[in-house]
This record gives sequence, structure tokens and C-alpha cells, in this order.
Amino acid sequence: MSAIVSVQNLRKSYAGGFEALKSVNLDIEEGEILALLGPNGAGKTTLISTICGITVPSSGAITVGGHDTQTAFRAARKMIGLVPQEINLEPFETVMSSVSFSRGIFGKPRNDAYVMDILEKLSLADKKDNKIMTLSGGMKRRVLIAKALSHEPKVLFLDEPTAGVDVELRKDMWDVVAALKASGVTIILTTHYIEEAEAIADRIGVINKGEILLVQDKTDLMAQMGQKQLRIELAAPIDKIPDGLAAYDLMRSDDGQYLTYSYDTEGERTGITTLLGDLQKAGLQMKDLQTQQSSLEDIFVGLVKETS
Ligand SMILES: Nc1ncnc2c1ncn2[C@@H]1O[C@H](COP(=O)(O)OP(=O)(O)OP(=O)(O)O)[C@@H](O)[C@H]1O
Repeated sequence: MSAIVSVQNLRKSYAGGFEALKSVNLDIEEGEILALLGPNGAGKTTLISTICGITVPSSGAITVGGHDTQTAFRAARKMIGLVPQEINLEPFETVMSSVSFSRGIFGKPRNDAYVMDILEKLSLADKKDNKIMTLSGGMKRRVLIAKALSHEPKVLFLDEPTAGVDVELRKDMWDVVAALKASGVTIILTTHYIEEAEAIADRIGVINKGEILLVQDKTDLMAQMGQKQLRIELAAPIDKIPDGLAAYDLMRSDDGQYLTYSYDTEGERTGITTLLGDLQKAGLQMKDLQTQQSSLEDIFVGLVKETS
């Protein structure tokens, strides 16, 4: 896969000097779903708006499909569909004319068959002649997506697609996103919801205070989540891990009172039974045992805390 969006050394300071993005580097692969996770004010919207050319970068470069967003703005912008956080639709317009109008803005000739195809994908076909004001909140969000897709973009940005949406509708939205990916659209979404990133993303990026802290394959992150730790409190501290326990890759706490063993919860064997036997053989007595599991939430909270 190759990068369809490339962000290099992007900085954005708003008037007044506030630095909302600090040297962001990010490659978005063609065909992937990338979820950008971050707390309020992390810079998610600023990053998206800058890539879409709505916000002017202070420095750095962005290309979309090889087009520089500053020197070849129109070519770059044509490749992008943007679904904003806020619903701002004309209440008296019909679904069909609203979506067709968006297509016209990009200079694309009218194509009812294409627009209908999008409406079908978004389960809006039977609402095509409905006025926007008669739609539910979930339907209005889908109209926003239809509008963003109307000019046949290759990359779709969804800013908080399910903010304030109930669990049922959130799942519907995830299905919509999966269907769009299947049709070949690259998708970048921002979210506060860790379970949303978990459910639909191929890669997860964590952003805080204008910095990307991590971009990683979701399955790799999940593998980390599958790691569980067994913390063994010893009856007496040790200053060295006995040679007979070398195979377990144990971590000794600085005071020598604790040993930590990491194991894969999805593995066939945890190795705990043999470890406990070998501890005894090595003459170590246990005082207490505890297990803990790292979740995506732990990873996220830990990362965000570190940079606070
Ligand atoms: N036009 C602006 N002028 C000055 N500061 C701004 C402007 N827009 C955003 N900011 C600041 O930049 C920071 C990043 O804002 P941004 O909207 O990108 O965050 P976000 O991650 O999208 O947050 P949220 O999850 O709350 O939508 C915030 O501190 C915000 O107050």
C-alpha cells in the first residue's frame, strides 16, 4: 500500500500564538481506515481542517494523491470528502437536491445514477424526496456523508461521526463506514470513543496537545492488550533473578520485592503453572499474586497522561 495522504512537519499556530499542531508527521495509506483518538482540544479537528485546506498551516507540507494542498489546492481538495462535526443542512431542501448540489460545487456534471448509488449505500434511497427537516438525527448524519461523497472523492474525513449518537445508531454508522471502505474509499475518522476505534479502524493514531503520540496497527495494539501480567510479591527481596528462571523473562522491581511475568492471554499456555513450580525449585517463597491486563484504554490514558 502507498500513502494517499502525506503530512510532513506540520505546524499550526492560531492567532495569539497558540500552537495547536506541533510538527505532525503522518502517512495515510490508500484503502485504510485510520482512527485518530484524542481528548478534547488535542488538535484532531485542526489536523483534519488543515489537510482539507480549510485551515492554513503555519509550516510544513501536505500532499493528497500527490497534490500539494497549498500549491495545487483544487486538485488536492477534489480528492477529499469532509464530513464535519456539526450538522448544518438546509431544512427545506430534499435529500436528493442537497446531495446533487454538493456535487455541483465541485464542478462535476449532474449524475443522478451516481447520487442514487450513494444514497442506496447509506440506506437513504427511500428518503431521496424527503425534506431534510423530516429526517432523524442519524439520517441527517448520513446525508452529510452522502454530500461529502457526492464528488467521488478518494479520501473521506469523518470528524466525530458518532458524537452524541446512541449505541444502536453508532453501530449502524460503523457498518456504513465498513461498506465505504469496501468500495475503495480511504477513511480517516476522529473519535473520543475507544471502542469505536477498536471496532472499525485498521490503524489507530493517538493525538494529544498537538502531537501524534502513536500510530499503530490495531491488531498489534490488540496483541498488546492480549498481554497480561502476573505480579508476584516475594516473601523476601532478591537482588538477582535465579538462573533457573531465566526462560521466563521476568522483570524484577528495583527493591527486589516483586517479579513481573508477562504472558499472552490468547496463547495456548500461559506458562504460569510451570513458573510457579520453578519459583519453588529456585527456593523463592511467594507472599501474594496479582494479575493485571493492559487495555487499549490503559494504553491511551497512559500515553495522554505522560504528555500532560
Ligand atoms: N480558530 C481558533 N483560534 C484559536 N484557537 C483555536 C482555534 N481553533 C481551535 N483552537 C484551539 O486549538 C486546540 C485544538 O483544537 P481542535 O478543535 O483541533 O481539537 P480537537 O481535538 O478537535 O477537540 P474536540 O475533540 O474537542 O473537537 C484547542 O485548544 C482549541 O481551543
